[in-house]
Amino acid sequence: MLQFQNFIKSYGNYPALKIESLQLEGGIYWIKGVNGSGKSTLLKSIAGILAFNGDILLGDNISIKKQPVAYRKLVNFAEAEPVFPDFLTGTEMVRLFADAKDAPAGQEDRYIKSMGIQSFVDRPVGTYSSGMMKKLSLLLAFLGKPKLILLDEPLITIDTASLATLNSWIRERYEQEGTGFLLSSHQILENGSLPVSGELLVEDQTLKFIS
Ligand SMILES: Nc1ncnc2c1ncn2[C@@H]1O[C@H](COP(=O)(O)OP(=O)(O)OP(=O)(O)O)[C@@H](O)[C@H]1O
Repeated sequence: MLQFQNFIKSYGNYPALKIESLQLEGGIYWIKGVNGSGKSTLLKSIAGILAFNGDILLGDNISIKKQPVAYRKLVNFAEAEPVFPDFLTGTEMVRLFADAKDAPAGQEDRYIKSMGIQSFVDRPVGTYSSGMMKKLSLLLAFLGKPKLILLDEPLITIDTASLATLNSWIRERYEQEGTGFLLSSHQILENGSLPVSGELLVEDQTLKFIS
């Protein structure tokens, strides 16, 4: 699903993350690591938001460096603390993302209903609480037909019912379409809530398999 080749991300002179060679098979993975270890750096690099040295390949060897547009259609990302332009409504954000990601018509409807987003989706996002913003950003990450969905701290700020809904979205996309997931979290995952393929640890400025 995902391959790193001589990956190095530095901030100025600080080498934040280095992954010489690593291959991840399709599946659902949890990314662990203490504060400041480099989880967000890793996810933002894979999402194509941060520049880095080396290469990342997805699916059938689609390179972020050589095929940047094709690559970005295949990866969706929800930030830990999403920020969107205050004046846009949730509906406008959905249209923007659905267009950019070539989403099938009406794909968002089911997600909007199941997460209870319909009650606020027509309001400007500047009026949203942090949980409402998080729900919108999670929905946006499910639009289109990505091969990989990256969710940075998906569990923070959403309520228990929404967490169960998010788990059902992840399970469905994985089981029905083979979509891969990388999820970062400081929380302990409830046993059996997701068919997790493995856990990865960001430590000592690199990424390791732990199970
Ligand atoms: N824009 C930046 N400029 C300089 N250093 C940065 C920048 N962003 C992150 N860092 C540094 O890179 C390291 C990794 O940060 P990152 O945000 O990826 O960690 P994290 O594991 O996601 O942390 P947390 O669990 O606290 O969210 C930290 O040492 C941080 O100080």
